[in-house]
Amino acid sequence: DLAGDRDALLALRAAVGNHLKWDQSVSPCQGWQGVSCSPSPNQRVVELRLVAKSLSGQIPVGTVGNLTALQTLSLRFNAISGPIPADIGGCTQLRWLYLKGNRFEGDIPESFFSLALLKKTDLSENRLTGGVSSEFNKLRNLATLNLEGNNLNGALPSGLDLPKLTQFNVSYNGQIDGPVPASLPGLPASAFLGTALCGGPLAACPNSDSEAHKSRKLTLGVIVGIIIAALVVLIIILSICVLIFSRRRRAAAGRSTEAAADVHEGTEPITVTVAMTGRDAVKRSHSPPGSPLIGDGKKLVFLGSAPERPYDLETMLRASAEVLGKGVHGTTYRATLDGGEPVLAIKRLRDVHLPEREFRDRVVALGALRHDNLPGLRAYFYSKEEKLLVFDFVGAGSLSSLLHGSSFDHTHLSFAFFRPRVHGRHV
Ligand SMILES: Nc1ncnc2c1ncn2[C@@H]1O[C@H](COP(=O)(O)OP(=O)(O)OP(=O)(O)O)[C@@H](O)[C@H]1O
Repeated sequence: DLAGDRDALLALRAAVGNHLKWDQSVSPCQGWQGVSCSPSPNQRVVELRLVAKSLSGQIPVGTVGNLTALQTLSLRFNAISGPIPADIGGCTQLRWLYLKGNRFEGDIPESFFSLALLKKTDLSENRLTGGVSSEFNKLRNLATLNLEGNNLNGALPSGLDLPKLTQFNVSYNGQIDGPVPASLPGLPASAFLGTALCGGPLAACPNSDSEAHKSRKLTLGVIVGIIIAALVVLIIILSICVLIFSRRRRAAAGRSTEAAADVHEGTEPITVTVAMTGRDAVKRSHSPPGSPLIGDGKKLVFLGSAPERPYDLETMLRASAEVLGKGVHGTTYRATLDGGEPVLAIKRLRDVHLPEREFRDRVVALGALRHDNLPGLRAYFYSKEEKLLVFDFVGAGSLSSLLHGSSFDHTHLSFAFFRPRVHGRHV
């Protein structure tokens, strides 16, 4: 009632405008500056206009908020600070609210959005903060909304929907950004000046979303490309490795087959020779000190029956030896055992890296070969470091001596005939 309005006004005056000359001996409706009332008999304060009256300080709750019949509140161009009173929603009849040009700060209070009859609101030129809430949509009668010159921030609600809105201004709120909502058509650019807004009457928004998306896509594309390229390179490398490996295996298998076939046909046993010939001295004097040849626990292995006059590794190492010739795969020595017999041709293989079982199989296969032109393979020695093949010595001289002028008798002929066919490749 009016008494309540009176108390509210006096409380407001006490807070922000003690200098106001309001005669308390009369009703507020009887000449209080800026106060207007509804007609009798149910008089109420319906208007409070204190424009540029040097009001300062904060408006407490229980003052303006208690003017429940107030339809117009205009406090423009004062120096009122602090928040808009949280109970402003109590002014349920409020239609015109003008607070421009003060120092109101903080967020627009929640109760403000219950002022369903509001038609014009001017909160400009204050220090209000916070976002422009979509709660404004509750103010269905709002035709004017001036928020310019505050510290509002964030994007405008895209679904801002105020059917009666004709005037809207959020300019000079530097932190308001994003697009001008499509729901606010036909507004001039001046409504949005001094903000970070775009689109609508302002410059078009950079298509940041799609650009970011594009660059994300590009990055993703580059990554996928790199992965595919790496896979292709890997596959190529693997294929090359497999190709090389299988070629080597095929070549090795081919050489074995070819050699076996050649031997059987009495021609050059290339692979067998390759695998089984070569390497340096047998004689102790030729062996470096600590040679694995000596005392490594390995034994000479005889192919077939043991010789009439048995010999072992020790005997062989004691034998007098001379180099017969050096081949690609090692060196062959003539070794005469103690007592002058037997005379052996010993090949010390070089760079033969076969497991013992395979080595033995090959030697056994080689030893099983029978041909007039093949010297008999009698024994072998295998250790990790040393591999020896022990042949019968064929005392026919060498092809070299034949070629370079030695006598040409039947013995030489047979040996000469043998050498080129077995080792012809090197000859
Ligand atoms: N059983 C043998 N009896 C007599 N002399 C031999 C015997 N075996 C090899 N020689 C002589 O030793 C020389 C060298 O033989 P070796 O087998 O090391 O030659 P190579 O076939 O050229 O060797 P490689 O196959 O390692 O290239 C031969 O040219 C030959 O004069």
